Amino acid sequence: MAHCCSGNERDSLAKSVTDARDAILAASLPVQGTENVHLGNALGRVLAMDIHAPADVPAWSNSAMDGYALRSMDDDAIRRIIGQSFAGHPFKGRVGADECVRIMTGAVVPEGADAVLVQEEAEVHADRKITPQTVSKAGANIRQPGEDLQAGALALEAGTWLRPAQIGLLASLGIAELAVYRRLRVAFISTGDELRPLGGALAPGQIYDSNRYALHGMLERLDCEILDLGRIADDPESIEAALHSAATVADVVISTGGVSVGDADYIAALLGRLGTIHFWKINMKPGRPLAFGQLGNATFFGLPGNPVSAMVTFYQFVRPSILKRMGKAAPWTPPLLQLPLAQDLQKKPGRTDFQRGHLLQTPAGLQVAGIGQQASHIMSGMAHADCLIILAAEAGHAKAGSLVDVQILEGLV
Ligand SMILES: Nc1nc2c(c(=O)[nH]1)N[C@H]1C(S)=C(S)[C@@H](COP(=O)(O)OP(=O)(O)OC[C@H]3O[C@@H](n4cnc5c(N)ncnc54)[C@H](O)[C@@H]3O)O[C@H]1N2
Ligand code: MOO
Repeated sequence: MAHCCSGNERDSLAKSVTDARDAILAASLPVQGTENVHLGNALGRVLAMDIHAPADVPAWSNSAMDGYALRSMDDDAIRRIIGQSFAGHPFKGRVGADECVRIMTGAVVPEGADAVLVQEEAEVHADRKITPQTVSKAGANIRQPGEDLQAGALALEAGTWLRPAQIGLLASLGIAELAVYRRLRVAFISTGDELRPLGGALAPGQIYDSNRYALHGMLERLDCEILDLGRIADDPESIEAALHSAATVADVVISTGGVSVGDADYIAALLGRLGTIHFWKINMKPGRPLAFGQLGNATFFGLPGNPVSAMVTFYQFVRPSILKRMGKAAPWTPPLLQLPLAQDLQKKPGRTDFQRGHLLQTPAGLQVAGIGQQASHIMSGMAHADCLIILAAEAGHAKAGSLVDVQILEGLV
């Protein structure tokens, strides 16, 4: 059956990007198993419990600056220095009238004091006295107990993906062990007679199995337990055996290649026979052929073989599905920015386009431009891109200056 119409990008059998993502997310159920891990090993995991602050943070009122702890009611009177309070070494006495305590940032504010005068505003005399150059208000330069979190307050909710800031917050609460969802087991295979391992020479028609490394990298970023089941030849029996063993060990099975309509493309037919095929075409470019379905207990994604298509479809569909299955709370898709185009972009109406782009810092503000060639085998474009420019299915060429949707590929965390 002809599935696409030459000269026309539309394909009546293809799902829209939004419908496909909605269907994939609806079928992606969070894992149930949890385990206890030490905080030092929790980066990238998803919290399986609410975390409440066991005590006020900060626990004591402490100084935000290096200076002198004093009573605000004594205005600009000369103060006698009666002691010192260093971080970890509090002053034990009490600050009285016309007295002060030398204090360092983070040190406990001594009893009796209600303000800290920064040292730049103090004239220091040889007889251990200071003259304030300003009058301090009550509370000045003091960090109050519970200002960050009060004892019992919800610090992080179950479903939080633990990145460095969350790890830092949990450490500030003194939490050493915590319950996280178990890691998702993701198996993948590359299919294709032309694929060769790295290192050896290539015979005519052969290529290196680059998808395997890109896929491995994308899965590693999601902290999955990765099961690399190798390169499988374009032979239905070998692919069937590989899919079968993958589905018995993994929560998610991913293949690349062999998903289109060629005579050596077996994935969609095999999925239909071995499991359930939900759909296998999406109205997008790159990445039209993408088989999604169920293989035993595993969710199955048959990604297209073209390397850019495999990465773009992973980011649009597999990553959101994995994040949801890992137990992460919504959102599962990155935010969309609207940015002005720096140059015209070519596009045929019919499919949602995910063009590789780069961000430009201009005097007029942030703009975005396409990266050269946009064909789905041009990996250098993907490697130089820092964002995807998303153009709606029905849209044609996009003019410089028009606003376009942009997904940033790299994040700080
Ligand atoms: N008659 C039609 N032909 C094609 C259609 C179509 O609708 N009708 N769709 C095209 C589109 S769009 C794509 S995308 C590809 C997807 O094809 P497959 O998923 O079946 O992938 P293959 O044919 O196996 O390979 C495509 C391409 O990618 C290279 N490849 C495959 N695996 C790897 C790997 N692991 N590492 C690096 N490169 C890989 C392969 O050598 C091919 O060049 O189908 C179009 N055809
Ligand atoms: O969708 Mo294919 O990925 O255009 O080459």
